[in-house]
Amino acid sequence: MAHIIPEDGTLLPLMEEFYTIQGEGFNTGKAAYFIRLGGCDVGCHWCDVKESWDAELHALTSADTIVEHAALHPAKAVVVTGGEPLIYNLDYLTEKLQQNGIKTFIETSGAYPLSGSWDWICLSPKKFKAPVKEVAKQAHELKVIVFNKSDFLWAEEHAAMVGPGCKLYLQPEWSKSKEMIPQIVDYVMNNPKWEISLQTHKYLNIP
Ligand SMILES: C[S@@+](CC[C@H](N)C(=O)[O-])C[C@H]1O[C@@H](n2cnc3c(N)ncnc32)[C@H](O)[C@@H]1O
Ligand SMILES: Nc1nc2[nH]cc(C(=O)O)c2c(=O)[nH]1
Ligand code: SF4
Ligand SMILES: [Mg+2]
Repeated sequence: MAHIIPEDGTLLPLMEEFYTIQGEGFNTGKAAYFIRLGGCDVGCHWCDVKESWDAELHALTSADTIVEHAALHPAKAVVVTGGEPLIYNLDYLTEKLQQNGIKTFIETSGAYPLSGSWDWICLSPKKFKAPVKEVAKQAHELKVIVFNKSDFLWAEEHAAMVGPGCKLYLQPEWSKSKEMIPQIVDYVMNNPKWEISLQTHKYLNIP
């Protein structure tokens, strides 16, 4: 039987939850509780969590339970990721997290309209399903994955869509790191509004 997911956001398809160190982007190095929601139809061929794509494989879990689990950990920060978390209405989850004194961070492709109340929005736009303009305007951080040369132009097109204070990152696609890192280094030296983001958790062998 297919999941029937209530629109009020009280039940969400939870793939996994884990306490770790944010490995990427502006908040790299900071402890956070990760909530990974199942379901994504963006279809990045290099996605490093393809097991997340089919929401049906991930049990519907009460948002209250997720908040209880998050509150048990010393770092009062949650990263909501996926899958594509903005497929779901995240208003209820984020309101409860913030009521419990927990900061709310999201990792999103921006392919769906924004819901939820966020302390930090990391937008990682994808060619396979472009982001909605509203998410770009609200983003605190733009993190573009560089798989080939054409991604530098894609990065600049999205840098033009974000707000003035938004941090700009180029992150090598993991399997193409060896080839793309020298080009990213060169690009950032020539275009210093950009910074490099690496998937440091993969080097640290942590989740
Ligand atoms: C798995 S995605 C989930 C959240 C959301 N669907 C998104 O793409 O932003 C989490 C982050 O990992 C990045 N990512 C996924 N696969 C990657 C890979 N092979 N190399 C580098 N970054 C990757 C995404 O761009 C995103 O910033
Ligand atoms: N440590 C760690 N940091 C991360 N930052 C973003 C991640 C994600 O998959 O969304 C991620 C992840 O999977 N692990
Ligand atoms: S949008 Fe995110 S979760 Fe979906 S396929 Fe792309 S990287 Fe994977
Ligand atoms: Mg990851």
